[in-house]
Amino acid sequence: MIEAARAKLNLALHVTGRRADGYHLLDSLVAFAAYGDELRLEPGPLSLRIEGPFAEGLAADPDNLCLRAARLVGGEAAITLTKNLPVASGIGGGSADAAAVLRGLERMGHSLPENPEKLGADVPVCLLSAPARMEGVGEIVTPLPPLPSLPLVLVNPGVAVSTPQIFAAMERRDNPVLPPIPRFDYLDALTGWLRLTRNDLEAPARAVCPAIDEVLAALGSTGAAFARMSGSGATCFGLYDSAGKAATAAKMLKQHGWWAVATELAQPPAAG
Ligand SMILES: C[C@@](CO)(OP(=O)(O)O)[C@H](O)COP(=O)(O)OP(=O)(O)OC[C@H]1O[C@@H](n2ccc(N)nc2=O)[C@H](O)[C@@H]1O
Ligand SMILES: Nc1ncnc2c1ncn2[C@@H]1O[C@H](COP(=O)(O)OP(=O)(O)O)[C@@H](O)[C@H]1O
Repeated sequence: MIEAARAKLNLALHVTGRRADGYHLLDSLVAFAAYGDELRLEPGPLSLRIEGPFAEGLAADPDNLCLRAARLVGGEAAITLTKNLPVASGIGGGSADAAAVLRGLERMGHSLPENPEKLGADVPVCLLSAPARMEGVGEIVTPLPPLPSLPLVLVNPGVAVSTPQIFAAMERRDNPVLPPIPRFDYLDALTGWLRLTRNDLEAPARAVCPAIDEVLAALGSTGAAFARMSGSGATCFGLYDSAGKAATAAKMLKQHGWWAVATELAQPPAAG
């Protein structure tokens, strides 16, 4: 059986506080790209094989989130991960993989875990893999209405960014929550709202990884209607008013030697 592990996008990410254990309180509008990793689960003892363009950046060792996810629910399966997403890049690849394994094992008769956030703060929202508001440290996930299927480019400058390092480099941890989230029926409605919001991890990530400045400037020059960094970086996204513009933009961005893909915001599966 095949499960898609779609790339997670923090369209907006406000850091609103910090818990006593050091984890940060978040308020984030999360959406998913139609592009991502792919998980194949076949009957058999628990094992993991990794292939695909970013396979070499990742070991199939017991710490891999795919295996940790399976062990958490006592699941047995021969797992093949096709790693299409850059590792440690702010689009939740590892969390999306773990969530896809959990969904696959659920289809094989296992229950979902009670605390999926134990695997990673992004795993609960990646289990849903649909637009949501994410709060708490990631464990509070409120589904939102579908977003329009907007053309989108993901671009990463090839520098892995450490999530704890970016949280530690923040200057303010008591930022306001998100403004009320309306229903977004078209691009201008979404970009208008996004301009009222921020990614509070963008400034510290830009300080640690100056290539993010170049990526955001380049996205602007390709005619993106809106561009921002996702998560703790370094992947940035651009939203476009046509699929043709997004495809041309991805081609131009690749000329910098960066990873870039043209895709769109993922749509829910057709009913029935
Ligand atoms: C920042 C976000 C936003 O969606 O995305 P990414 O940049 O990872 O994609 C996530 O909260 C990351 O989620 P995830 O990558 O699963 O994080 P975890 O493995 O749980 O935590 C890695 C480290 O990040 C810090 N961390 C994470 C989540 C959180 N709410 N507060 C934190 O301070 C902690 O230092 C923790 O040790
Ligand atoms: N299946 C996996 N895919 C990606 N990263 C994984 C996986 N399993 C474990 N990891 C580890 O998790 C860390 C975060 O990876 P990732 O989820 O890609 O980051 P981000 O959430 O910032 O996009 C990396 O340091 C990586 O070594």
